[in-house]
Amino acid sequence: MEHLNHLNPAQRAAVTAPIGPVLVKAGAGSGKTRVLTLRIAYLITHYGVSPSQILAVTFTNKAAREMRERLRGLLGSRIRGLTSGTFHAICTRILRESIEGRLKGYTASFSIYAGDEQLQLAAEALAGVSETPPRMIEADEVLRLISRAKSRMLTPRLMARFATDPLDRFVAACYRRYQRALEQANALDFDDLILTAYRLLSEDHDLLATYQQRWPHVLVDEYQDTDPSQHALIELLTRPTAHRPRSLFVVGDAMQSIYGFRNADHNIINRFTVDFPDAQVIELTTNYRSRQPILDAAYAIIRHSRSVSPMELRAAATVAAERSVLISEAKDSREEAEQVARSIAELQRQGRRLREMAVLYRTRHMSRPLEQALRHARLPYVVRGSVSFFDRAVVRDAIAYLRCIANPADNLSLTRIANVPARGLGGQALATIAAFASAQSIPLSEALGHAPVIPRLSPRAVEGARRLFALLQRWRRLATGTMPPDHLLADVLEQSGYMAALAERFDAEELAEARAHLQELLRAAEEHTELSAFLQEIALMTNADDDDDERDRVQLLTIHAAKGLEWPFVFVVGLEEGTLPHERSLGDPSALEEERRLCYVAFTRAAERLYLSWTASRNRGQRLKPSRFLEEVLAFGRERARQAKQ
Ligand SMILES: Nc1ncnc2c1ncn2[C@@H]1O[C@H](COP(=O)(O)OP(=O)(O)OP(=O)(O)O)[C@@H](O)[C@H]1O
Ligand SMILES: [Mg+2]
Repeated sequence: MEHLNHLNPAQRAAVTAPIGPVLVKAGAGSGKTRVLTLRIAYLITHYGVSPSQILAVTFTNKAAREMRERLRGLLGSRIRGLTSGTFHAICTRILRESIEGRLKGYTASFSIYAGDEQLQLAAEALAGVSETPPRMIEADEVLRLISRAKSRMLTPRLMARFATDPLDRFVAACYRRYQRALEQANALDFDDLILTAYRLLSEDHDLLATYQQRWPHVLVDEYQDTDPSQHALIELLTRPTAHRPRSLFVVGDAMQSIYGFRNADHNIINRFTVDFPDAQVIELTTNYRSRQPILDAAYAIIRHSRSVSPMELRAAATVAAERSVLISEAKDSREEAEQVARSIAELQRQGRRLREMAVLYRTRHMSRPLEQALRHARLPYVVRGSVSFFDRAVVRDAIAYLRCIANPADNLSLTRIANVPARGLGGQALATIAAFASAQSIPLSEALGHAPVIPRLSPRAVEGARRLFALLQRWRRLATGTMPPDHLLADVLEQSGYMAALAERFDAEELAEARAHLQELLRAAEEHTELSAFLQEIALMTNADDDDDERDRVQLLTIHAAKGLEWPFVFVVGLEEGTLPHERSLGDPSALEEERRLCYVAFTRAAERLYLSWTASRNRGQRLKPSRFLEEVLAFGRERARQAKQ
């Protein structure tokens, strides 16, 4: 394989390692993702593995697409059949193929609940439990604790049994109700996708064997951000047999573990050699992304880490590298943003493209002053991972209609669209129907058909329910027939009266925008032949996946969303105590460690130049101090200068 010539010896050793458990452990920008991609090519060309026998797990769907693009560049059509995607996407696929008949109440067209839907179920569970909470607790915290229990693979029963304090016991009771509501809706939340796939596979030996045969070779990028349930799933899928060794290739950097708040556990990567004693571990130390001063700034921060033993990184590039790290101070966040805009304009004047520049910040709302300054300077930009396409109200309405069709048990989706457009099924009427449904233990959509016999419903509500019921019946027939999803969606938008009612809800400009969004959704639907496949794919889209376009614009994004990416010019704004590190982390050593790693991720995105800035005044009034991370960079610089003199 001629591509191997472009690799350094350690990278080549990784790509060509004998089949078995392999861990590539290396700092940012050292070529981990590149090595993983070439390993796939090597499996195919050298070991003669068929692409369809390879499973590659990435952190975002976008990363999966990029990997396929690279492979297509290397191997052309010889990569046909390769499976790549996020943990969630892969588990969804396994579940679509196997959940029916194995998990009571579930069909292949189950719904995936996320965000608001989960929160609503958690709130209902919280309101519904008979136990009293040991302290004030809100639905979002309940949800967080349920999610944590799930990532540790605890069922409600196990959570209750292992509860060490009254709060855990209380949350376990909420968890039980929450889970029952999901079951009744033929729905799974994000954590369930992993957990349920794991359960089905571990309980059914033949099923497991089927997938082990399908994907004998498994590769995982960004392994430092896996949680225990994902690790367990990988272990299970790659379990060796009498005739086959474990073929598992993972790459990661414990220093870049930044999803602890989503239950990722960076110790998993450190334990790799304990879990797999025959593992080969390969370290890469040359950085091909950044100039040396940028790596020094990153090292200045991680050398103080207590969670991870830091490795110093060496830049492959030996170009003159003055002015690679610039630090500036502003009097407030507005001035800081103006400075950023000025630097960007200057780079543009020097002939650099806008898409070579990214501005990174700790929390989402920090994009506002930046957007204002960029607008003012007439510099085109895009905020990545902001209100994503699929979060727009009209798109969510349309999807809710489709979900009601695919999954008759999906009560939440039906509740969303029951009275959109208005058909007499407002809050009161719907509550009456819901009460009937739960008394009869039938889904809401079935209860609609019984409207004439439900007491206390107005004639208008009865008529509305009857019509909606008939429409849903008709669409379900069309969907199970041969009608493709895009035609079905067009029919839904017309026949439901949704399109007509849009004109009443919006002014001209909003209306044009709403129509454009629905058009876009129709286009997305065109790519599928089956409704439930389409729905599950869009449920798995994550924020980091939006906006794939290559237009020449400055990129604005959170540090979390920047993981794995690189730009020639990176601005990290808001290096203040209370901003980065975030104020919530200040009293908590392990949270502070995660902030430190986050800062490391931010710095190491830059190739040519890193701009760091801070301001004493961000939220009016309260004075801020420069971040300890900035102080550490300065201190390291002074040390180096002193050493150079001696
Ligand atoms: N041997 C090499 N020669 C030249 N360029 C390389 C080499 N290896 C990697 N690169 C380049 O270095 C950059 C960083 O590589 P890559 O993104 O694979 O690193 P990574 O370790 O995955 O980084 P991160 O930790 O940020 O995910 C990329 O632009 C890649 O093309
Ligand atoms: Mg990478």
